[in-house]
Amino acid sequence: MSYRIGFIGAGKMVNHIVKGLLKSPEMKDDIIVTGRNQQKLDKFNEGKGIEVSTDYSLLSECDIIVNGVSSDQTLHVFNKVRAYTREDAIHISIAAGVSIDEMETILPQHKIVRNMPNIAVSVQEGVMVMAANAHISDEDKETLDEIFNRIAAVAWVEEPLMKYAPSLTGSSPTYTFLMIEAMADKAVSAGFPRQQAYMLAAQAVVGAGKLVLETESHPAVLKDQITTSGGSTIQGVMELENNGFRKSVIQAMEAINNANKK
Ligand SMILES: NC(=O)C1=CN([C@@H]2O[C@H](COP(=O)(O)OP(=O)(O)OC[C@H]3O[C@@H](n4cnc5c(N)ncnc54)[C@H](OP(=O)(O)O)[C@@H]3O)[C@@H](O)[C@H]2O)C=CC1
Ligand SMILES: O=C(O)[C@@H]1CCC=N1
Repeated sequence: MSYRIGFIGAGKMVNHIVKGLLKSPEMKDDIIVTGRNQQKLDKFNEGKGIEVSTDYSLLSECDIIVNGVSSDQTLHVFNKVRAYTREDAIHISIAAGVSIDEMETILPQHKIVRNMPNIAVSVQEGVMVMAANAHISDEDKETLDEIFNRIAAVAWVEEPLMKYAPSLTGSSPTYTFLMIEAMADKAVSAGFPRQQAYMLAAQAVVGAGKLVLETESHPAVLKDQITTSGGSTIQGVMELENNGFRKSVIQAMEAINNANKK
């Protein structure tokens, strides 16, 4: 079964979600992206060939409506588009820090989902944490799983956990990008060509993640597979511990959690 999906906002995160969904070619006719600026919509649509429009009334044709506008504008935009959305449409908001309670003040009888994705959805390797309001049925969840499993590993949680989701999902690729960049810089200083260094560092990260997922081993067990007794790796691990590597990641997540009020 196909569902018409309408996006509000043609920003960076919506771009990643739409790119990921378009890897399933049959979805092309099911997607419409609405926004306030036709020029930006046209730019967004380069290489995609989907329907884009500044006419929010087209959202009335949509079964699923994804809000992708800036968090501080989300409630304002909900107010603006409310008149154009169907009573039975599923509203999904990816806005960090905007609670279901707040959205329900504008859409009290509607189906509402909070979703915290990350940008890896564009390469179909994303993660999405979702929380639903009371109007969302098990069948609705199955529908959303079916759509979003194309681009992400999906986990449903209770709403109070959504405040802590960005540090684990939406924001988290940044930690890895910083690490990949640092690894590549060090390799370049040793003489590796720049692109080769990025490729090797990135694949090392992909492989490590895949090992955790596929073996379901504790990360420490996998670490122990690499740290040969008296070898060089454990010297690096000691240095990471001396420099508070894990503490630093935990504190970064704490800072992100604190910045997201809800
Ligand atoms: N970037 C990421 O990795 C992630 C982002 N998010 C969430 O996604 C949302 C967007 O973030 P991001 O894509 O990074 O930001 P962008 O700045 O790239 O996109 C914001 C979008 O919101 C639109 N917008 C802002 N105000 C209004 C308004 N009043 N009416 C209509 N459209 C409006 C902008 O339109 P215009 O261009 O015309 O100004 C733009 O398309 C945020 O709520 C964020 O929390 C969630 C997970 C990850
Ligand atoms: O930086 C932000 O607030 C958004 C939410 C998660 C990723 N980007």
